[in-house]
Amino acid sequence: MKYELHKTDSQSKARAGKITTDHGEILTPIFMPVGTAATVKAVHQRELANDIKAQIILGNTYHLYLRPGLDILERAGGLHKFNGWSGPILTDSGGYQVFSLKDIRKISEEGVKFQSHIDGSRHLFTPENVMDTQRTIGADIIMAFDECAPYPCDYNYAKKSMEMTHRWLKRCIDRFDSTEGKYGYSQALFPIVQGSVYKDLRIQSAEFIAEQNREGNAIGGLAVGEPAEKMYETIDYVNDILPKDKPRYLMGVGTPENILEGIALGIDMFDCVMPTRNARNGMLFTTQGIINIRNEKWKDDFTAIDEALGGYVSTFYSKAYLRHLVKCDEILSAQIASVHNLTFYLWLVGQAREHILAGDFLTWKNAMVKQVMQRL
Ligand SMILES: CNc1nc2cc3c(=O)[nH]c(N)nc3c(CC[C@H]3O[C@@H](OC)[C@H](OC)[C@@H]3OC)c2[nH]1
Repeated sequence: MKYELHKTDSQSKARAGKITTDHGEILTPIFMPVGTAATVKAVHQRELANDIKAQIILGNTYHLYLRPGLDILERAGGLHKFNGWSGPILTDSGGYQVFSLKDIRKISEEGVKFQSHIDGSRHLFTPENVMDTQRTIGADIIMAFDECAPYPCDYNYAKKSMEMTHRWLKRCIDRFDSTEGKYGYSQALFPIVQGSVYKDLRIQSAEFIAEQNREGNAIGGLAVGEPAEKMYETIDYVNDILPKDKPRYLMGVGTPENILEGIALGIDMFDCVMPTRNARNGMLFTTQGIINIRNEKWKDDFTAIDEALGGYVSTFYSKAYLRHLVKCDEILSAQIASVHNLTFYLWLVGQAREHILAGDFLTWKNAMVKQVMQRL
């Protein structure tokens, strides 16, 4: 995997670049649709490619390990063959999911013991076996096994957790670098900066992560309930330490506003369940602002969902029709709204890239945040 920096904005830390993987290229800044259980919920692969114009999608180690399981994935020839997505894939290590299973997991130096949320069966994730698991899933970019410290947590907890995450990272690197990919293409391991919201810990973690000299770096431990200002402040000084010639991935973020502010602070890669999860309950992001389609006001609005966005679902179906489908809880409503919201998210980061290259990113960003976050 390699990264080319195309342009850095003159008035902010925003950058435009290109990541090249064995499954294709990714123009940054980029948003990565979340595909937890080998599917971006309610979306076909060809819609991802042709309508949403996704460039890279996510899979999740915790979920895929439990179902369909590694045996099936290996016999299929890896996740790309199993779900038919031939572009780049990134998988999370499963750390976050296991830690969010509060009462059915136990953390130790060795790793994390947990019970499956599906059938209660007992499992152990370690830095080593999570690397082997992600080798088997076959994502182009895989994440280190880390602890995403809860928010809030006291300084001592954050320090101990960060130090364990750093020890786990060394174990991940040792294991990953002593094994090969299983399907004939290369994979990259991204380390993850932790340290909660404590500046000295975050700086220590960013320095340790940068030292590992991997092909890309992630910032974790954010979008866990902390105030947005705290998130922005943390990203700002961490990005002064993470190397400029490697892509920076902010995990789990975010709203359109969070993403544009993150881009201005030097983030290149984003993921969030918001566009797909909110779509399923009728919350639409559009070029004109946010629409709660369940609201009575849309029941006789026969204009297209978002004419300005373009694309099939956003121009072919009306607001009134989509509201009807959502009220009836029709399966098609999830499909239309998910494709629409993801198309919007990819459009937004694509526009950001264009304005970084054109040199007017900051002016555009300030106006666009107001426009797309207004409630219609
Ligand atoms: C929402 N806020 C948020 N903060 C996060 C912080 C971390 C973190 O510090 N470490 C790790 N390992 N993962 C994190 C994650 C999960 C992202 C994954 O969560 C899954 O979406 C739910 C998706 O899996 C397909 C995605 O894969 C990269 C976070 N999510």
